[in-house]
Amino acid sequence: MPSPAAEPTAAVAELSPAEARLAMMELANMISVPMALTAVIRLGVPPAIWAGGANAPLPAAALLPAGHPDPSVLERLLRLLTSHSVFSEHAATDGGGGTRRYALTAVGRTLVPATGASSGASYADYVLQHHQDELVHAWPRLRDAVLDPAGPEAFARVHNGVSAYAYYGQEATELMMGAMTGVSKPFMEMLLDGYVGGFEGVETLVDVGGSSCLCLEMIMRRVTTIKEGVNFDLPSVVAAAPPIDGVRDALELSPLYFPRSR
Ligand SMILES: C[S@@+](CC[C@H](N)C(=O)[O-])C[C@H]1O[C@@H](n2cnc3c(N)ncnc32)[C@H](O)[C@@H]1O
Repeated sequence: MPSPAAEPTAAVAELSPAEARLAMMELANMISVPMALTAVIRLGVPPAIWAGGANAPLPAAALLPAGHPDPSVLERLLRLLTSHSVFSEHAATDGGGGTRRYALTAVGRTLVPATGASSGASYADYVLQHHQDELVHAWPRLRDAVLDPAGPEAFARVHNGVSAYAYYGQEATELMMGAMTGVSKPFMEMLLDGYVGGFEGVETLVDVGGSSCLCLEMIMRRVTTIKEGVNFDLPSVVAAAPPIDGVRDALELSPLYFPRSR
């Protein structure tokens, strides 16, 4: 009799062999989605469609430089991402010869800066951060990291021993900060709406891995009883953090210390 420990910890979907093969094909091809996403961001597609809020469906040809010889490759990326709800596809109704046009969905709109009450940076930098060439080159070395767990992390194996965070902190700081701002700003807005009382009685707040210190700034602006904040991050990241309203230049005292100026 099987012991209770042999039970799976979560429900396992019952699939037919054909469904299982299809599921595995989808897993094997998954890389095409973030790579297509990265390509359309690098091509400037989301802001070109958004056009300040117009979001009018555009054909692939209109999203490429004038005179581009063949929009069919971009069209394939747009169709792939349409199947993942990033774009909506629209059939031409104005004699466009069957040309498909593409607009941003709610998911796609996260790739352009948000406006209105909940303003924020876009998620475009987050996508680019995760799929920058230097990081992509490291993924094939995962197997080596598994077989040699005491050795360097996968990233360091292809970058002369430099760790991923050391690289981000020194070579890709701006991208990393943009990526984190895009994610953290709306998240912190929601967190502060529900948790602001949780900071009651706090006088000094340490932001471990604070990056640009955006979260710390948002908390200190909302919770005015906090007297000082500390950005505990890598020295190169702290040095590159932008000046924060109402906060004295941290580097005057110590690279890691940010006193409130009032
Ligand atoms: C995921 S990011 C955090 C982003 C930030 N909290 C925000 O919401 O914008 C992780 C941060 O940890 C920092 N970090 C990595 N290793 C560190 C270390 N050894 N000591 C201090 N900070 C480190 C990185 O430089 C990076 O800024």
